[in-house]
Parts: sequence; structure tokens; C-alpha cells
Amino acid sequence: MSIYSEENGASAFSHSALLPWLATTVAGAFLLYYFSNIIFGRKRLPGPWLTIPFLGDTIELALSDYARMMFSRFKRYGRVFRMRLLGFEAYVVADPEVLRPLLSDDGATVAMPVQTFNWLMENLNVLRSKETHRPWRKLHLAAVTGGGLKAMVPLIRQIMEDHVRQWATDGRVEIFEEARLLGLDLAIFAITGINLEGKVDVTWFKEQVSMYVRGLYGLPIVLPGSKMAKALAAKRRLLNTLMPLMRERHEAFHAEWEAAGKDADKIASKMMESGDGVSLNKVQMLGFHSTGGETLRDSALSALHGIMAAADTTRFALFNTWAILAQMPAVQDKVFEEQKKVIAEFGPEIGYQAMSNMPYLDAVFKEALRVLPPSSGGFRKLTRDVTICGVTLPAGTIVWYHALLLQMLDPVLWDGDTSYDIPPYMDWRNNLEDAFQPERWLADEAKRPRNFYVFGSGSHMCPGMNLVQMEVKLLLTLVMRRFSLELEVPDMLLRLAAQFPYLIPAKGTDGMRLVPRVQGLPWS
Ligand code: HEM
Repeated sequence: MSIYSEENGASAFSHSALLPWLATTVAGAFLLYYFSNIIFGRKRLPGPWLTIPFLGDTIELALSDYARMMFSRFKRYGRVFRMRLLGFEAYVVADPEVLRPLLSDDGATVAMPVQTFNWLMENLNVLRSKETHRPWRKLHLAAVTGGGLKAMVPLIRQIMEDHVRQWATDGRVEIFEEARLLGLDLAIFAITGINLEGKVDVTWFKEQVSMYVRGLYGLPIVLPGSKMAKALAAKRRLLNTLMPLMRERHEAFHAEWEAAGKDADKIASKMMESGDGVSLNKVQMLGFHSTGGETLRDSALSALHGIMAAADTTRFALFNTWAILAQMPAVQDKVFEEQKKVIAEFGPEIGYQAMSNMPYLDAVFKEALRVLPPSSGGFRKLTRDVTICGVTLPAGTIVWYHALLLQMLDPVLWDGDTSYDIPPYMDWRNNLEDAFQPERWLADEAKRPRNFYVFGSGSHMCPGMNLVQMEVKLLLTLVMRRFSLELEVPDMLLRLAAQFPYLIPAKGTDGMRLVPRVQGLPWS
């Protein structure tokens, strides 16, 4: 087809012919690049050769039984294989020995190939250099473990009691939606520590946060009306709201930062020694300051980081635990019996000390997250070539340590049998009672599950782990001292709307009845 036309005797340029020509050339170049990359680029590395452009394995992940799909990939390709998702490519690596150094920043750095996450969070630099990461992490841990965690308990309990009282009045809970709302409240009020009351419309603020967090699960495309466009607009509104609210604390921290000569180590030691406790938001501000983010906007964004880290992760940890527990009356009775013992030893007050002495409830939490991990693990970028089971991944490759697959291949639980579609200790779909056994975590050390990657491992292991565990236990304690739990739709977990990246129940199936115990136990 000619892109020129003869008009009035002259050779004139035809725009209508140019456009299809350009579109065909661009599409042809893209397809050429795509297929040559598949054929010549990484063809010797394991994984499906052909996947749908851009979407890759996303559709299969969204529509299939997630655990079964990952196990079948492992059976086909072994402990390392390629996955393509929404415009990025990563290699799942399911070998703990190979992962150990990589997860300790030896041969790899933290990477985030998920574009929606990068747009919403902007700055993850603090995680990438040992110099900035070390003092920041030390402080982070101080804020949410030991004394720091203990100091958070009263506020967290207050937030939870408000929710539980409402559910008790209703006699039921929609666990998916209520876990979301509770996760939101905990993230906004307990994590950021910013007082919104009387300053902003709190309901509006929560709606904006929900919209912001939802962007994470959208397509990485900013079209009008898309989840991502809405999330970015919500982010702008949240930053504009937070900046005046945080001005005072930002300026105070900034002055402290300058006085310490912009030395993150020095300021971290000073904060640890002050005895005033370490606030999580101050930790986030330190993270931003130590990587050049010294403006008021950076400090407001650091508060959004705290919210993003805590809101939906806590929600899914809670939903998954509830979903299993509500189907297991015998386990609920054991939790109740443990509560009687706790009250006999520590009194009825649900405080930090009592919470730290509930081994059975600890085991319930861990077992629920082993069977239904509310996280996909994390990503690293290789800084050197790494050979895994005979496959060499070159420097620059994105590696995905996949919590669910690693937990399926637990050396204590898995006997090496690959004839299963899914190993029995993970098969919550067909045999929950065999899969979910909290006693696994109370066995002798050698017999306990060894692969537990829900919170990561090594240098970047989630510092919020103890906090989340305490939150879930606190909530279960409040509810289960008074009620036993029953799903209104007993096979809710078999009717899921989605399993990846998180479990999502089909609409209208997440109701849970709260059945009063004949002799309930007190809260205080
Ligand atoms: C069920 C809830 C949660 C899950 C499943 C979870 C999961 C994870 C995972 C897997 C990582 C490691 C990522 C990697 O290796 O690249 C991580 C890191 C992190 N998490 Fe969590 N998280 C949860 C809750 C929280 C909470 C409540 C907070 C805030 C207090 C938090 C703050 C962080 C931070 C700051 C990091 C980065 C740590 C570092 O790089 O040193 N997380 N989380």
C-alpha cells in the first residue's frame, strides 16, 4: 500500500494511509522482538515458551486452582522456572539453600517488578543499600517487637473492641469485608499514629485509602476510570490531606536529622536510647530522609508506606485464619480451653503478657498461614550469575521466592512424591482436617514445618510479623472467649471468586455466625 496519493496533479501525503502502515510496522516489530526473545533469548531456561503477550501467566493464575497450578509447574520444570505476569518476567526459585544468600543481600538486591506497586509507593531505595537499610531496620524492629509492641497493645485492643462489639450485636460477621475494614483501621490509626479526629472527615479518608490500596491489584495502565487512575488520584488527595497534618512532626524530625549531621546510624542510636519508644511513622521518615526524601511530601508518602504495608496484608491474614477456623469446631474448642488456662494463670485481662502465653493459638495462626499464605513471598534482582539445579540464571534476572510453593515443598512434610496433584498437607480444598493441624507447630523441633516464607526470610524478613501475629491472636481471643464460629456458607472456600494474589470469596458467601458460648469467658 502506498502512503502517498496523487491529488490535483501533485504527490500528496495521505494521513489516512500512514496510520495503518505505522500501526502494522509497530505491531510487527513488537511481535518480532517478542518471538525472537522467546526463541533466542531465554529458550534454554525452564518455563513455558509461549505465553499471552503482556498478560503472560496472569490469566491462568487468576482462573485456576493456584496451589495445583504451582505444584504442576514444579513437577514439569523443577525448582526453577519462568513466570510472566502483567508485563514482567520472573524466575520462581524454590530451593531454600540457593535462596539463603540471595535473601541476605548476597548476590541479589531487593527488586519490585510489579509496576502498580512502584507507582503507588514511588521510593523503595532504603531497602536497596545496606548502609541505609541496617539502621532503618533496627529501628523498625524496635518499634514493633518487645517493648514497642507492648506499647501498641492498648490502642489495637481498643480498635478491635469497637469492631467486635458491633459484630456481637449483629450476631454475625461478613468476614471478608470486616477483615478489610479492621485492617484499614489498624493501619491508619495504629501504624501511622496520626490523629485525624476533628481534622478530616475520617470516613472520606478511609475511602481514599481503600481506593489507593485497591490500585495495587489493577492493571498497570493509567486509563481514565481505571483502578490505577483512581488509585493515583486518591494518592494525590491523601498526600494533600496528610501534608498539613504532618507538618509539625516532619519539621521536628527534619531538625533532629540535620542536628545529627544526616547520619542515619547516629539518629537511630539516639532514638533507641531515648526511652521514649520508637514510633513507626518516625521510622518511615528516617527511611525516606536517609535516601534523599527530605520534603514534607516525602514524609506524608512515608505514612502511606506504613498503611500500604499493613492494611491488606493484615486483612488477608485475618480472613484466611478465620475462614479455616470457622470450619474446625474441635480446634475452636482447644482454643477455648487454652483461654481458660490463660485466665487461671494471668487473670482475665487480655494484655501483652497473656497474649505472649498462648502457644496453641500461636500454632493456629502459623498453621493457617502455612496452608493459606496471605503473601506471595518477594522478588530479588541477581547481581551475579546463579546456578540452580543445573540452570544458570544470569545477573539481572528477577528471582521470585514463592511462599506457597516453598511451603508445599517443605522437607519435613513432603516425602518427594510427585504423583499428587497437590500434597495432602496443603489440600485444604479436599481434606481440610488432614491439611490443617496446628499440632505440627507444637511437635519437637525436628518435626516442625521448616519452610515458612509468608513473612519472607533473611535480611528483609517482615518486621511486622510479630505485630500481625499479635493482632490476629488478640482479635481471636476477644471473639472466641464468648462465641463459637460457624460459616453461613460452609463451603465458602470451595466457591472462591479468586485465589491469586489473595483469596477472594464469591459475593455474599462470607457470612460467619457468632454463636454465644454457654459459659463465655470475660475480657477483663
Ligand atoms: C500478614 C501480614 C503481612 C505479611 C504477609 C507481610 C509479608 C512481608 C514479606 C513477605 C516481606 C518480605 C519482602 C521481601 O523479602 O522482599 C515483608 C517485608 C516488610 N514488611 Fe511485611 N507483611 C505483613 C505485615 C506487615 C506490617 C503490619 C508491617 C508494618 C508494621 C509490615 C512492614 C514490612 C516492612 C517495612 C518490610 C520490609 C522489611 C525490610 O526490607 O527489611 N509488614 N512483609
